[in-house]
Amino acid sequence: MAAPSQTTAATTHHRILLPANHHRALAPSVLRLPLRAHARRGRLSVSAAAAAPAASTAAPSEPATGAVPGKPTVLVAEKLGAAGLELLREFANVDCSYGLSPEELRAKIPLCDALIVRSGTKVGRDVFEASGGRLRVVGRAGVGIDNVDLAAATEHGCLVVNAPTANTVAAAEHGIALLTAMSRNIAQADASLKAGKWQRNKYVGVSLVGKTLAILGFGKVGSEVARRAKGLGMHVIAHDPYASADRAHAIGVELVSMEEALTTADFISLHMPLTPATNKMLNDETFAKMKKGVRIINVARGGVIDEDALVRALDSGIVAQAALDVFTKEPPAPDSKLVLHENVTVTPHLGASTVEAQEGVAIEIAEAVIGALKGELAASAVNAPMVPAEVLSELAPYVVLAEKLGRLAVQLVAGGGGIKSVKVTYASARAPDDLDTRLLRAMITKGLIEPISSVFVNLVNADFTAKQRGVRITEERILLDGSPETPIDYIQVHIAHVESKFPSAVSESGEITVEGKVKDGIPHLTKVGSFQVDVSLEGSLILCRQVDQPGMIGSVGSVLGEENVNVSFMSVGRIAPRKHAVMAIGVDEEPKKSTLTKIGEIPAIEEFVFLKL
Ligand SMILES: NC(=O)C1=CN([C@@H]2O[C@H](COP(=O)(O)OP(=O)(O)OC[C@H]3O[C@@H](n4cnc5c(N)ncnc54)[C@H](O)[C@@H]3O)[C@@H](O)[C@H]2O)C=CC1
Ligand SMILES: O=C(O)C(=O)COP(=O)(O)O
Repeated sequence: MAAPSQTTAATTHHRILLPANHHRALAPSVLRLPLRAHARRGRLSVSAAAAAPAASTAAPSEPATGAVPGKPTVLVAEKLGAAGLELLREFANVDCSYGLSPEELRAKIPLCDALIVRSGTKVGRDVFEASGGRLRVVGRAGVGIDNVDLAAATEHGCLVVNAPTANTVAAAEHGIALLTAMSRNIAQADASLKAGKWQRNKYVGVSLVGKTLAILGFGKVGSEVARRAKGLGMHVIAHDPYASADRAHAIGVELVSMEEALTTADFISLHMPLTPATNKMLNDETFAKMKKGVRIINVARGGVIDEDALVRALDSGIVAQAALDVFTKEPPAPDSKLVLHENVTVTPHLGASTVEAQEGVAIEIAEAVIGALKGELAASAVNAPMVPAEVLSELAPYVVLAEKLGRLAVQLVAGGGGIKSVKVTYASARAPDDLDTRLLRAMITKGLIEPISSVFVNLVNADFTAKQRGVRITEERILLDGSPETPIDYIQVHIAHVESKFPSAVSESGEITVEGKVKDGIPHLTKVGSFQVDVSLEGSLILCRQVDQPGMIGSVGSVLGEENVNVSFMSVGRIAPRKHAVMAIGVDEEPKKSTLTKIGEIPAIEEFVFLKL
């Protein structure tokens, strides 16, 4: 007779809501998922009101006085539009502290659930480490996330969201403003006239019509610049290894190689993100390939240009002029040769700075951060799987099933910690590329790891956490005949090379195996080891293996009844009549240890286990 087994795993509840009715076209439809179980072990739960203010001299600063306990705290570290702040204040305690030093930011961050920044705040690994696990969301009120350490965010289970669309037009308009201002020497002529000079011959410009503009990075901003440049009569080409040629053709732009872009352009406008691959993409070598007298516009990121090489190219005349909104170091040094160069027009990173864009960005980021704090998966998540809303709502019950199967499987392992190899089988009539299983894998990982560790697992860090703990999760598809309308017929979780505290859960292949299905929207356990069962996965579960004989259900039921434990369902699966059977009993309350001992003492019961779902 096996001793009663009981786990003390914390149960995490999650609510699944179907896509919300957002009033804004750009707002993502969402499925609510537990980005983080609330108030988990070791987390600070200090409300902003109780928080000691950091030694901040920053101004302006609105410490969250009058903060409502229990509400999340959002630190807004750079200026954000009023409409966004208003939305945030309806939901959270908002601390607007602009211009914090890195030390001040690290001091404040352990008291914050979310942080909102623009491009001026570096959110490095030190910030995530200082947060002590409380920081759940970083919102980048803009596009470029090169100032946020995404790997560190992911490792800390912190979601990063951005506002990818609201400043596109502003950035494109600024690119065009720089292009036209540069070609007609507007800034230089303005300064000259204000200095009392009248230099009509010095400031003869160049025309745009008929000139070739090469756009490097044909994404949202790049394509809007292209549209506008076409309106100015320019011949527009673009280089972007990932852009669709059809989309380019639709606006009359030809996609070309980098080589062709560099060698044929009269103007080059940069619109790619700063990544290790694009860092210093324009350098001595690439400048050498350009047409003499080329003009460069950069509203992307300073780092995509080797700035020393640009100064050399300007001095040698390869580059006639440059118009720059962004710099490797912001603000640049006051004696920067590049900024002071007479053929260079500069603005202090103003691409996104229009009234309209800042209001739009503030609303976009406030909605994304609030959604993320509520546990919704936002479409602007930068470091988590982005799954379309229709797929999310269809998979909702399977998401619950996946976590519960993971949770059950791990509680069946004797010892609990030595899991190395997990195989997940999805049986479906859908073609493999028609079924996105990333969410399900993440939820199975959550179910597997949370009961045996102190880490929380969410969609952001699931794969990372599994890898870090040495758990290899492989996925397998079984293609069924039948209607592809149902996304999945059943999911099985197999754990190999472990012993089970309930040996009947080990299938013929030697792995702990649990299988589940969704029936009428409710997740059910349908198989344990080689035994078929059918119980809905709610409350908690007692699994017993017994000699199949009459009266067993009654015996167990009466022990539970005497102890006032409500049985919600029972199911018996047997191999053959009068041999062995596995009984699955769903209970609403957790039975006392003594009750479980009494069940174990029923003579025909050979092994049993209590599992929390
Ligand atoms: N100056 C400012 O205030 C603003 C600057 N930006 C910057 O503009 C850039 C583009 O923004 P969006 O168009 O919204 O982003 P996006 O993601 O829509 O477009 C970026 C494009 O660059 C392409 N790309 C990536 N690697 C490339 C490479 N090696 N060569 C050529 N193309 C490459 C991508 O395929 C993508 O199509 C970002 O760096 C962003 O930070 C955006 C808004 C305001
Ligand atoms: O959105 C972007 O990528 C930008 O560069 C805008 O930056 P900002 O929010 O103005 O600091």
